[in-house]
Amino acid sequence: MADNRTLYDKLVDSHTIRPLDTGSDEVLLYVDRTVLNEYTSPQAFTGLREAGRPVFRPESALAVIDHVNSTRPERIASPQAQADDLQMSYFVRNCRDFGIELFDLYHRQQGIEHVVMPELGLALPGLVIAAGDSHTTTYGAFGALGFGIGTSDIEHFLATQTLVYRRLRNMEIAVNGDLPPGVTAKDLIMAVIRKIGADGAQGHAVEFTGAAIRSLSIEERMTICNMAVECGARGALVAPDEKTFAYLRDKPRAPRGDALDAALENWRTLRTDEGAVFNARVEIAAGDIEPMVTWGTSPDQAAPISDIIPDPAREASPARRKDAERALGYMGLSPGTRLSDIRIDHAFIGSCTNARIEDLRAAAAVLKGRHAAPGVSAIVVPGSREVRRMAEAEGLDRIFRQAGFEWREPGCSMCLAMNDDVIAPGERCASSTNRNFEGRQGAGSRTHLMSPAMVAAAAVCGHLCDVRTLEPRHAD
Ligand SMILES: CC(C)[C@H](C(=O)O)[C@@H](O)C(=O)O
Ligand code: SF4
Repeated sequence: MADNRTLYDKLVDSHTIRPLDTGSDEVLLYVDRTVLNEYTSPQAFTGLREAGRPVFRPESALAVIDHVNSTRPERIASPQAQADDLQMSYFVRNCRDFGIELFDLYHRQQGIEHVVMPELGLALPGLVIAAGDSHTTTYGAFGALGFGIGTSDIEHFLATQTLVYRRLRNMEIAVNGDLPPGVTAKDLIMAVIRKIGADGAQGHAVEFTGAAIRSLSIEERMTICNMAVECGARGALVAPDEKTFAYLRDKPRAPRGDALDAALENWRTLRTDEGAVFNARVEIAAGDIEPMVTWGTSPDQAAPISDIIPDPAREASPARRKDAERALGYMGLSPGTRLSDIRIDHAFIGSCTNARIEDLRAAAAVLKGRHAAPGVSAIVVPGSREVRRMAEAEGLDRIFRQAGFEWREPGCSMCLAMNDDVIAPGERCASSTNRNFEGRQGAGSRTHLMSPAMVAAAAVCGHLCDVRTLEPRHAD
């Protein structure tokens, strides 16, 4: 095999059972692992039932309830909540009948799938992980190829451990230099998406390289790979390094002892070879990035917080102009308004992009000794029970509560409003999530995406604001 391959090529090559004769660069791909949720799995299980097929390797799947469940502590305390819900109870039955391990509503490790997998050590360098959720790209932070699949592919995987897979083109996104103080991984990926557009990486697997990426923590890398799907990437990778290996060392289901030594030998080969050619390449200077917020209804309709809302009339492309006009109409905003003058009704800290312990620490650091502005309703939904416990052990829950935030149980929650955390029409939310489509947080809801620290700052100010301009607090 050629020795000038990209990391992506190595992952696909090592999992290719054989090329397929379909004339479109497809292969039969071996898939190591999946994670299932109650929302996208039902038809796959129904298909298996109808065909009388078992799951080929039940131990390669983990099932987690996350999308539809309430995050109100009292709902979780109710023993009937799960049994009374059709989606959750069908999921419980499927997992029992097909022998798949389930973290149900009451499980001590329950959480958002993309938070739970890494914290267990199930997202490992070199694996291919396909799952019925687009943010499966998160696992690229470990040098695993993660991507979302539709429900018939879930069924195919469960029955055969394989998928028909079309090879992507390779794109390198090199982020050089250092992020300025107060600028986060979320700002970095939002700046990338703004630069290349919501379809800028379509048809590509992206590899993030450069000094700024190497200096990110593993959780920060997850934020970047998670959100890369919002610029169309069907795979997002960071080559594993010593930080990756250190992160995995104490994870409950990661390899240990001799198995770890053998794994490490392989993991160290997982990098793009010198001389490998990318089909596309983008360069970004980390030093130029500011805290970012979205003003529209697509993740690329974003700008640095110090900016104003752009005038669609100055947009050269007619299609983009129309999109921007429509977005501003939906968002109830006018060109020329300073982003920092946009008032909010809600603040939401949560989601698989930004509800890990480092995210909660960053938000709590802003909120300590402060309070949400009058009229702002604010909630924190930790990414998992594990994150929730860690946060409580550090006293973060107290900081959030004292700041007027509700402290919830884990789930997707207001990220997509499939439970009872729904924003009313016309109301506006500062949100640490990844999607701002029309109606994403409830019919008529208006979403502004930003980092958890920026959500905290917006909650305090009552309007979008630059977290760096808040008075520093005395350490105590
Ligand atoms: C529900 C699921 C299909 C969806 C996804 O694939 O990403 C959801 O998680 C989302 O974030 O929109
Ligand atoms: S937290 Fe949001 S983005 Fe992540 S899986 Fe749930 S709904 Fe999708």
